[in-house]
Amino acid sequence: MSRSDELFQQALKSIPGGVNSPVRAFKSVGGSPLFIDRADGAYIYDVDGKAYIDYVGSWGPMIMGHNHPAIRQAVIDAVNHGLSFGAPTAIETTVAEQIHALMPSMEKVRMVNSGTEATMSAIRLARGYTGRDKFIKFEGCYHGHADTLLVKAGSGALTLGEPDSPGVPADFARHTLTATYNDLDSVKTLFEQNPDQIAAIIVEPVAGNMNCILPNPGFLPALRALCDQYGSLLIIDEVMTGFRVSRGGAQEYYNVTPDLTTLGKIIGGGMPVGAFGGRSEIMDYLAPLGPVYQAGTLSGNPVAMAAGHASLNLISDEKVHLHLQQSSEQLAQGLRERAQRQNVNLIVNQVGAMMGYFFTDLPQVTCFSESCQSDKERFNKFFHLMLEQGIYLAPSPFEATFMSAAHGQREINATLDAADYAFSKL
Ligand SMILES: Cc1ncc(COP(=O)(O)O)c(C=O)c1O
Ligand SMILES: NCC(=O)CCC(=O)O
Repeated sequence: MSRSDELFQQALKSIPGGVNSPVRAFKSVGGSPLFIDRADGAYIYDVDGKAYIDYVGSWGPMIMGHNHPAIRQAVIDAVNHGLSFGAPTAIETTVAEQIHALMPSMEKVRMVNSGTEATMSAIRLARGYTGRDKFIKFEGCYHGHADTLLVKAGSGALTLGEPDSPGVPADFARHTLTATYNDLDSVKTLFEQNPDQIAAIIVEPVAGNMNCILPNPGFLPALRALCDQYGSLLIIDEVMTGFRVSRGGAQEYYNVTPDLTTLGKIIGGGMPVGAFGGRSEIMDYLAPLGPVYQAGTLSGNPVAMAAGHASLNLISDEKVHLHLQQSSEQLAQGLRERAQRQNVNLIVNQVGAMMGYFFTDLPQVTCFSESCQSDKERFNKFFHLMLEQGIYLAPSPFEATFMSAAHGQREINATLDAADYAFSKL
């Protein structure tokens, strides 16, 4: 029995499922999860001392690679000043300004502690501001685990076969309307059926929780136009895509301006941080200025802000994104070529430092139902063949794959060599 197995058996006795977030549990790929001892750059090291090239990156935040010296030092410096004050600090404004500079649509920003809090609060604000209750989300998109958003959700909910969770009263869920990703008609129909009732559309601008699905050209601008036509707000959920798809997020890459944006992951540099922001006029509807209540004991925590500030400083450098883009393209193309050589039907979707691979005979994957048609048995076999060779991929066919700035030629070559072998064994 490995040390990871031992620790997992022990954890199962005191933690539900042995994990503090379901996606970590290896439930869909089988086997038991690796317990991690430490991580550095492109590598994570398990408690049995084995090194892995990591494409999970703590589910997104570690875009600069693990344990980056500048982020680590910023945290240490902040800790030396005290852990939390529950009163304003200068760095909260600094980070808000930094976010605004990178994403100009975020005129004002409120800090929270997770992506879930960010989307939950953005929905409440959109409802309060418009005076409407309903909103539209897309099937297979995941926006965290707030009640009204756990409807036809992606990520772990989908992996475990529970996209509509028990515990969410039907009365709450009935205000959540679901449309099909990349299908504008499905969105138009909902607007026509619910005139003057829809507060907002919330969308993952690149869907990363039903594997990785890119928006069709014109899809996001058309959502913008529909929101304008019907007096609804457009909320772009950039928790995953923010500063990953490009320096200014997916909204910059696809040239679409939301009313509100939600962030998480990278803006915390590995610490628990989320944020939401947008047009001042809407954001000023929040307490203490406006009537919509939203709060948090640890929101804008100085240690977390220091990590986020350092993370955003690093990712602001255009050269970092150029490198990320090149290495991601190289990995995506390399996977396509090697799969083809081994007669494995594979689709790789990639944009910026985000990608996803599907074992499928379809010509393209553009929505939830197409993602569900991919071969899960093949995925699981591939996952374990890669893991055995020291490549740590997301343990579910419904998760995205993340590149970091610490992944260099050596890591990409090693990954492609491992994939070549894995494809030959499928
Ligand atoms: C697009 C998106 N929105 C929201 C969330 C929720 O963030 P968190 O897990 O930090 O609550 C996630 C991931 O978890 C996500 O990928
Ligand atoms: N794509 C999945 C996530 O980003 C969330 C991770 C988690 O819930 O632990």
